[in-house]
Amino acid sequence: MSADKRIEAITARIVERSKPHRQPYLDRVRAAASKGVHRGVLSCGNLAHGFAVCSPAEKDALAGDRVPNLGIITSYNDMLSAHQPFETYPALIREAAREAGGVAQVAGGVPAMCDGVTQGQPGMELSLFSRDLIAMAAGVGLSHNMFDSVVYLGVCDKIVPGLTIAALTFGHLPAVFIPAGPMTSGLPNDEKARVRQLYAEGKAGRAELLEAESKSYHGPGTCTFYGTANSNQMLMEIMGFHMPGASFINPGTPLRDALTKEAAKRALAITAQGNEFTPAGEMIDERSIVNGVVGLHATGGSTNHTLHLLAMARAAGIVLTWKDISDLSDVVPLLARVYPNGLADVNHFHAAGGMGFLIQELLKGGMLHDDVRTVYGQGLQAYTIDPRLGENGAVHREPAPKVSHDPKVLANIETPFQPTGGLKMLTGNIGSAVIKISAVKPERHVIEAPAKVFHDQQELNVAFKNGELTGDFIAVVRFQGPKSNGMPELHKLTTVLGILQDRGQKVALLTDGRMSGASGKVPAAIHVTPEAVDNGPIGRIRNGDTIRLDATHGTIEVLVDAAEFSARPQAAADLSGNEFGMGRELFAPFRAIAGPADHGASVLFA
Ligand SMILES: O=C(O)[C@H](O)[C@@H](O)[C@H](O)[C@H](O)COP(=O)(O)O
Ligand code: SF4
Repeated sequence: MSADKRIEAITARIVERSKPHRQPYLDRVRAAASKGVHRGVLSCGNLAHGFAVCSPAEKDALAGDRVPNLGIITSYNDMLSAHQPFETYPALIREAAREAGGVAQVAGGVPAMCDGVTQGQPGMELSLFSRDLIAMAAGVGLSHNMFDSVVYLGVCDKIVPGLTIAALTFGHLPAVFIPAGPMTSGLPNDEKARVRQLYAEGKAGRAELLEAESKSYHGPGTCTFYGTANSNQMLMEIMGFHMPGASFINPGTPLRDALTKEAAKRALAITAQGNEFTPAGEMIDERSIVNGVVGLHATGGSTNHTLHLLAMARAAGIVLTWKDISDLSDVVPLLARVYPNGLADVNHFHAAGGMGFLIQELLKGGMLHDDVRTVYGQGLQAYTIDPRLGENGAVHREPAPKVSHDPKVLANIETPFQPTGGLKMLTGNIGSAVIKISAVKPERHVIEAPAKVFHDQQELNVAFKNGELTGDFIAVVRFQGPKSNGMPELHKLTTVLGILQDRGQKVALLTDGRMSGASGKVPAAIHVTPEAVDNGPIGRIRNGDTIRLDATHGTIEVLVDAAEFSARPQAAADLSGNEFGMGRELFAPFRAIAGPADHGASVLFA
C-alpha cells in the first residue's frame, strides 16, 4: 500500500531540498564502495597490525579478500543500565561470526553518558555535545579500514544518534544496530514521579525517595519510560537498522542473545562480498527518515529527536526541518500511550503488540513508506512480526497480532488516542520552538500568562522553595542553548512545575534549552531558536511580560509592542560558571561553533 499523499508530498519536498547535499553524498558513498574489499588497500604492515591478535585461521582469512570482517563499535560501560549488558556482546558476536564463516573484531569504543546520572548536574552540559563526539569516536575506530560491515552497540539518548551519524558517514559499509533491551518493569513511572513531588514538597524524606528511585531503576536494561533511549529503539526498527522485533526484548534472555547472534550473521551476509550488498548510505533515504518521524509521532516520542533526527539525516545528505516534523504531526495519529504519555511502560507496549503491531497499523493507514530497504531486506512489511525463540534456539517470527493485546496502551489505526502526533513547531516574535503535546492535556495546549524570567534552573527551584511561584505564569529559562552552556536537559523543572500545575496554577516553560524525553505533563516550548546568547528575542523578555503559548495554532508570542520590544537591550548572563569544571573546559570549542537547534545543534553540520 502506498503512503498517504500528504506524506508523499512532504517526502517529495525533502528530496527536492536535499538534492544539493544528497547527490554528492551518494557519489562519495558509491566511490568508496567501488574500491572492493577495503583492507585490500592496506600495506602488509597495516594488515599485520590489524590482525595481530587474531587466530592463525582468522589471519589466513583476513589476508585474503573473500572472508568478510565485521567491525564492532561498542558503547559499553557500567554507568548506563541500558549499556551494561554490552559487556558480553563482543564474545557472542565473534562466536556468531565464526559460525557464519566470517571474522569479527572490536573496531573501537565510544563514550556514553547516562542522562539520568547527570540530570541536574554540571555533567549534563556535556550531554548534547557527546552525540557528535560519539560519531567522531566511532569514526576513529572505523578509520582502521579493516571492515566490510559494522554492528553498532548502542541504546541511549545521544549514543544511537551519534552512532547513526557515524554509520551514515561510513555509508559505504552495511550497518546493523544491536540493542540491549529494556529493564524489566519495576516501580511504575508515575509512582516514582509522585514520590518525587512529595519529596519536593517536604512530605517525603531522602530515604523514601531513594527507595522509590531504586525500585524504578533496578537492574540491567533501558529505563522503562518512553524517553529518548526507547524512542531510539523505535527509530532503529522503523528505519530498518534493527532486525525485525529486536527493540524491546529484555537483556539476559535467550531470545535477546539469539537476536544478537542473528544480527551479527545478517551484517556479514549483506557485505559487498555477498549477493545482498546493503551499504547504510544507500539503505537510508528520505523515505526512511520520514518513516522515523512518523514513528516518533505515532508513539509520542522524545522531543530530543527534533534535534537528533535533523543531525542524523544530515549525515546522509538529507535536510529535514522542524516544519517537516510539524506537518507530519498533523497527519500521523497517536497510537501508543507509554509514560510520560500514559501509565504503561515499554514492556507493556511490547506485550500489547509492540513494534510489529505498530508498524502493521501504520502501514494499514498509509502512514509509512513500505518500499524501503532495511538490513533485513526489502520492505517494512517484514517488520510486522512478533519475535519468539524457536525450538532450535534461533529467532522465530510470528505475524504481529491482528488486534492490540491492550487497547489502552496500543491503539489500532481506526481508533487512535489522538488524531495527530505529539510534536509541534511553534513560531512567533520569540523565534521558533518545539512542543510535545502528546503528554499535555488538551485544556493546557493554550496558555497566556505573565513571564517569570530565570537564567538558571536552580534559580527557579529556589523561587519555588521561597514560595514565590504563585499564580499563573510562564517560566522563561534562558541562556540554556548550545552556545551558552551546551543545551542541558532541564528535566528537574518537571517536578516543581508539575506540583504547581497539580495545585491548579496554569504554568508553562519557555526555554532555549532542552527537556528530557521523559518530561511530560507541563506544556514546554523548548529549543527556542535563536538562543539568548545569539541575540535571540528570548533575551529581551522581561518579568511580567505577557506571553501566549498556543500549541493548537503553533504560535509563541510575547504580547509587547513590537517597536518597544525590539528597542530593548539584550539581557546578559554570567556564563563564567559554565566554562570550567566536570570537563566543561574541554568542550569550549563545541560551544563556540555549535549550530542552531533547528539545524540539530551540531558541531558537524552548519
Ligand atoms: O531524554 C531522555 O529520555 C532523558 O534524558 C532520559 O534518558 C534521562 O535519563 C532522564 O533524566 C531520566 O529520567 P529521570 O531523570 O526522571 O530519572
Ligand atoms: S534511559 Fe536515560 S537514565 Fe536510563 S540508562 Fe539510558 S540514559 Fe541512563
